[in-house]
Amino acid sequence: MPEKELYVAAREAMSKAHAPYSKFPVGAAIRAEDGKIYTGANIENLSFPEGWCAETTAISHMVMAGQRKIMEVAVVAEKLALCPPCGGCRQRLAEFSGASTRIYLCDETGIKKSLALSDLLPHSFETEVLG
Ligand SMILES: O=c1ccn([C@H]2C[C@H](O)[C@@H](CO)O2)c(=O)[nH]1
Ligand SMILES: [Zn+2]
Repeated sequence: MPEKELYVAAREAMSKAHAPYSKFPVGAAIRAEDGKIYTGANIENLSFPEGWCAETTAISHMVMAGQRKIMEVAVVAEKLALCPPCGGCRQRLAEFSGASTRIYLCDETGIKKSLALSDLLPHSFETEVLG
């Protein structure tokens, strides 16, 4: 099952988290339009606001590989039942998502919830506003 592969990739990414301050490792795995998987973990900093989320790392990897469209993304945290993306990451995901993009919230056993970005970020800021 392809979603299972995405979940496994998110778990593997979580093991690379740098989260010594929150002790809250998170992993994310994006399947882009090319069918490939791009992963990320949260990377914290002693200057706390300078850290960033797992989803953001994964988006960076996808974009630097030349990809611009998220087909599906899995997010998993070590210490939480489910880890819905924070507000900032929802907006970053929106930049590269479409109506069919799926967001999977996972726990230690697998994918528990499948959402559309519009479920997480309704009434979002639309790019056509900028013309
Ligand atoms: O969806 C989320 C929510 C939180 N975090 C990170 C940020 C911080 O390093 C730690 C605790 O908030 O979890 C993520 O990576 N993704
Ligand atoms: Zn975030």
